Amino acid sequence: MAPHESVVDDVLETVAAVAPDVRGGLPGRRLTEAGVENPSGETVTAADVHADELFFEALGAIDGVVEYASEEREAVADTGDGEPGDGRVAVAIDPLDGSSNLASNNAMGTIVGVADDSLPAAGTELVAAAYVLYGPITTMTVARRGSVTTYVVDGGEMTAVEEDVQLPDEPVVYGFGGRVPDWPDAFHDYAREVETELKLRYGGAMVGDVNQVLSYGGIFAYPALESAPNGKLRLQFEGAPIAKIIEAAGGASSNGEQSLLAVEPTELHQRVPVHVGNTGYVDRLEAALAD
Ligand SMILES: O=P(O)(O)OC[C@H]1O[C@](O)(COP(=O)(O)O)[C@@H](O)[C@@H]1O
Ligand SMILES: [Mg+2]
Ligand SMILES: [Mg+2]
Repeated sequence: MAPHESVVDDVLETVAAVAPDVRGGLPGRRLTEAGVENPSGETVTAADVHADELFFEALGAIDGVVEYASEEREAVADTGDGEPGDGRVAVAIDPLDGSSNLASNNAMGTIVGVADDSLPAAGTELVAAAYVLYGPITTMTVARRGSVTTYVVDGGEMTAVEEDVQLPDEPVVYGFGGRVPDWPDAFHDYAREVETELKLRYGGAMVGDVNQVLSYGGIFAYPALESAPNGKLRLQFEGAPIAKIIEAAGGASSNGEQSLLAVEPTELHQRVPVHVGNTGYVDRLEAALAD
């Protein structure tokens, strides 16, 4: 067994154990913390801060977790002795993904990447990735050792309900972020084709939208925009861990040119265009953008 496996077990079990407290902390934290912005320049809700504090305290206390970075924190926090590697890991987390959905009571999630290299780390350095979906049921989808397992999280305990999860061969849904007038022409034309083939499912939280793609097959994208050439989503906290999961489930990911796992990390909060889903749709996306 690779030296990091028992630490990965501890990280995943801890994320599951904290999930009920994140969910329990949502009611009443629907206010936006006045004047608080995250390193990406986005307004932070009290729920974002609460989730980040819960995960930092719980994950930072794990023996073997030596770095913690989150979407809500400027810099990587050292949480143990030594560098990642040789059984020690770094955790990159989006504590509450889709937090703008709190006001409208729609699905949200938590996204976690576990690397055995210092952060920011390339997606190829991820030894595990997971997302928690706070939906009607709290579920946790985990990629490790090349396969994907979905768990129900009840009372903080993980119960496996589906193993070796694979994207369905017949895609059904698509969801594209950003505003249509802000899409570059090549993406706009691609989207016009896709919308004649698949059903629109866009809920405003990446975890919920990606889980629809994993469940039904299709494609999710938050593409490069005219106003934001690197898109909106962050490589460390959203793009790479989600790509790890979708690729382990037999799908593909792309920043428009290459797998998100191959994108060179340049800084902790770097944004990246994100496209994930069935390989055929990702291949067509890359061909459309290459023209
Ligand atoms: O509101 P938009 O522009 O559709 O963006 C939705 C995207 O923004 C996000 O909410 C950003 O994530 P955070 O809420 O963690 O900042 C994604 O979950 C989602 O895919
Ligand atoms: Mg997010
Ligand atoms: Mg977030």
